[in-house]
Amino acid sequence: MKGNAQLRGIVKRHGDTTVLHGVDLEIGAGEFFVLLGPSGSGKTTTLRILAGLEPVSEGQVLIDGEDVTHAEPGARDVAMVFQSYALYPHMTVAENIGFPLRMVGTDKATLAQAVQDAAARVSIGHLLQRRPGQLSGGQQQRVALARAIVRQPRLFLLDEPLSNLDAKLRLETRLELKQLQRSLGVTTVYVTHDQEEAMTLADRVAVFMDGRIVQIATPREIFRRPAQVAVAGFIGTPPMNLLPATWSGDRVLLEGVSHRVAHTAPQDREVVLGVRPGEMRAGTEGSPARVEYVEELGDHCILDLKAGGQRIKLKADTQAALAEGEQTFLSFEPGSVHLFDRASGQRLN
Ligand SMILES: Nc1ncnc2c1ncn2[C@@H]1O[C@H](COP(=O)(O)OP(=O)(O)OP(=O)(O)O)[C@@H](O)[C@H]1O
Repeated sequence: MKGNAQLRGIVKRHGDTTVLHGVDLEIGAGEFFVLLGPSGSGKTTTLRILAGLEPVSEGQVLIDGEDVTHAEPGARDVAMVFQSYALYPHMTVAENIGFPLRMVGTDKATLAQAVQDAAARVSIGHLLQRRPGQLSGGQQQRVALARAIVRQPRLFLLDEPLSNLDAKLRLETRLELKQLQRSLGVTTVYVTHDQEEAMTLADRVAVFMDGRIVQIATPREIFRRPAQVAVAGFIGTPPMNLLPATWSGDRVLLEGVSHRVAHTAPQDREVVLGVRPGEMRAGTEGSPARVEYVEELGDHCILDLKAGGQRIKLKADTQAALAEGEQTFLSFEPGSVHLFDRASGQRLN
């Protein structure tokens, strides 16, 4: 199966600023691979390097074992879809989709058939004679997808392709995109800063922070065992509570109150204690806290609490909800905690 991609020691500099500090990645054939991270962390630069739109300062790019580091975009057999769909306004939808095939001199009958097939796959077969200006944003986005898949590239590269769609359409298109990728079996590299999009689409995710990859894992693993405090703070809605604490023996001291944890510290240690809002319990034991705000979200609610100097979020059933201003005590299961080194941010348990 074709479509394996490798980045080896990629460094990218713009003058004095280094924006990628040695990125290593191997993406398997047929995989849906997501580059996730905050704005400016280097995701787009990495994608453009794969596409051949951006030269590297150091390192190697390989596609199916072949060194393409210095190959032109056209010679890499990859297709890219941008956030702005970049359609040609004077061409019909059919001409837009067929453009990559026309460029390589595909005969008319083959081209017409390929355009039909690609359009049908993204449900725009009825729009072929329109021009981009006569389409909705969602339809334009589908034309861009059809244009990318029409020549069955080795790699399908997408840069925030759903970000211009409204929330409802984004959810629908997300699911269709996953189905499309499965049915085509094409290796897909997808850039987003939206963790929910990453979690639902990806086979594996690479989390970028400040021009480095800090974790590569399945969405489940990234959620369950974030490798770094920065990853923990980026994943989950709302993200994990991250609280300075002291870890000593099988206990953590949080705001003067001791809680049991499932792991024993080799020595006393200053840590960041991570507990997901869904794992926090309000009851009669634990750290005293006061409910500051209640956010109603229909089937559940988020309580915003203050425990000493700490702000803590707790996800609760609507029925069990406490009222604003009420006092309570916070606890958590010993096995539900994440422990990170205070200085380095590295996971300890
Ligand atoms: N031509 C350039 N000259 C200088 N710095 C640049 C240039 N292009 C990008 N950068 C910087 O490189 C860093 C990484 O940018 P990149 O677009 O890859 O990030 P990103 O994670 O994709 O962010 P976003 O989600 O905002 O697109 C940013 O700090 C950006 O300002």
